[in-house]
Amino acid sequence: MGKRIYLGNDTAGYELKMKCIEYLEGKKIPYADCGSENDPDIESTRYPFFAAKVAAAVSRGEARCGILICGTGIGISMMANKFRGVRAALCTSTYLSKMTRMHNDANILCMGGKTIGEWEALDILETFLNTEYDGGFHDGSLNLIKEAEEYMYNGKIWEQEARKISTGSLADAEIFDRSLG
Ligand SMILES: O=C(CO)[C@H](O)[C@H](O)[C@H](O)COP(=O)(O)O
Repeated sequence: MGKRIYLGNDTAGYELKMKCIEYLEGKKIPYADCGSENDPDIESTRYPFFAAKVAAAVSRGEARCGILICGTGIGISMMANKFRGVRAALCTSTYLSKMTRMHNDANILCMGGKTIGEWEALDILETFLNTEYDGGFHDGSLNLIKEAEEYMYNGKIWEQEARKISTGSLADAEIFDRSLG
C-alpha cells in the first residue's frame, strides 16, 4: 500500500472534510482522518491541534500529502507551516492549486470550509492531487526556504519538538485509520 493522505479539520472544517473523504473513498485513495468530529454538544475545536497532527506526519515523510480545513483555511495553514519541510498552501481556486503544486511543490492543501463551495473544493483537491512539481528553476527557491528552515529550527532539536507536539499534549484527537488499501 502506498502512503496515505492525512486529513485534519476543526469544527468549522468538518463538513467539507467529509466531502473530501467521500471523494477519496470514491477514488479508492487511502487516507487517515486526524480531524475533529462534529459534536454539537462540545465547543468549537481548535485548529492548531489538527494542523499539528497532519503537518507532523508530512514532516516525517509518513504521508503522501495533507489536507487541512478550518473556517477560512488561514489559521490551519499558519500552524502547518511551522513544521519542518511542510509547504502548506491555502487555495481558493484550481489555478492556485495547480500553481502551488507546479511551482512550490506544496505538500499540504488548505481550504476554508466557510469560504468555498463543495464542488469548487473538490475541483481544487483533484487538481492538487493530479499536478506534478515542475522542478528546474523552482528548486532554487525551495532550497532557499529549506536553508531558512535549517537555520531557524536547528536540525534535530526541532525534530524532537515536532514529535512532542504531534504525540504529546496537543494530541487530543484519535487518528481514525480508515485506510482503504
Ligand atoms: O478559520 C479559522 C481559523 O483561521 C477557524 O476555523 C476559526 O476558528 C473558525 O472559523 C471559528 O468558527 P466557529 O464557527 O466559531 O467554529
